[in-house]
Amino acid sequence: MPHIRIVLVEPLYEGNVGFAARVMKNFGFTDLILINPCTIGNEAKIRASHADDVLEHATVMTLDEVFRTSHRVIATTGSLSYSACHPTRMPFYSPKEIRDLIRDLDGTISILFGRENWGLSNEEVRRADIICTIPTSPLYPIINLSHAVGVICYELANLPKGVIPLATVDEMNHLYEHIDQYLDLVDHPGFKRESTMTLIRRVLGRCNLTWRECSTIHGLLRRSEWHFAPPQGEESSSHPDRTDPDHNDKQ
Ligand SMILES: C[S@@+](CC[C@H](N)C(=O)[O-])C[C@H]1O[C@@H](n2cnc3c(N)ncnc32)[C@H](O)[C@@H]1O
Repeated sequence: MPHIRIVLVEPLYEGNVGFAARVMKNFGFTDLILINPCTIGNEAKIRASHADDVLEHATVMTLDEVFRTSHRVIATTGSLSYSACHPTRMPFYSPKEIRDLIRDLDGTISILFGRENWGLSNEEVRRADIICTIPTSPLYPIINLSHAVGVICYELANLPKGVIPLATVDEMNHLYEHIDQYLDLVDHPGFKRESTMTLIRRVLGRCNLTWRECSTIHGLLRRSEWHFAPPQGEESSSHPDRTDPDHNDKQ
């Protein structure tokens, strides 16, 4: 079973934090992360009721720490974009679809929930691998923070034991850096770079790459790099990787 972390980004009201802790425990989740939270006092404790242990063990972290220590990060939002030209908030998946995407994974999955007044910023959503939205009525699509936590926890409860070892965050970040460098090499226009990298993150983020798959993509990129700029002193056609594309991946 993937390890699920519920991450509340700058929650404003301690009551919501208490209710979130309670509904987490209702569905068997205990790992609550708080980023720059409001003061957590008596009201949160009262709302958490018998989940005061979840509240007490909540960890305060920075968003960077959350990204560094997760295998995948899912951003939840009720504010979507429906245009493929704006990949920040699409494609998006329902909680049920998210369950199918992560059910076999072995790793830490952090699920981000935004502030009560303005949710998650575009930058926060852009950094996430996958976007999740809870289907709601267009008459009033935005759900209360702790209710949104409840819906997601209900859907992700009792996942089977995960068996697919995900690439680590460092491995994925290294791959994104490599792709970015490759785009430099092929003169990819700078003004398109941010949205292209977001698209790539969206595609690879939902592919659940293993470290082996990550390393194969590195190998392919290296092969293309040699095509554009053979390392100095190397005959490009004599480089081992040109005749054996799996050269770098052999165990
Ligand atoms: C009260 S909402 C934030 C409202 C904010 N005005 C906005 O438009 O994003 C607090 C958080 O609950 C979650 N949330 C609310 N409605 C949601 C929905 N329909 N699907 C997924 N998450 C939702 C998101 O994490 C959101 O950042």
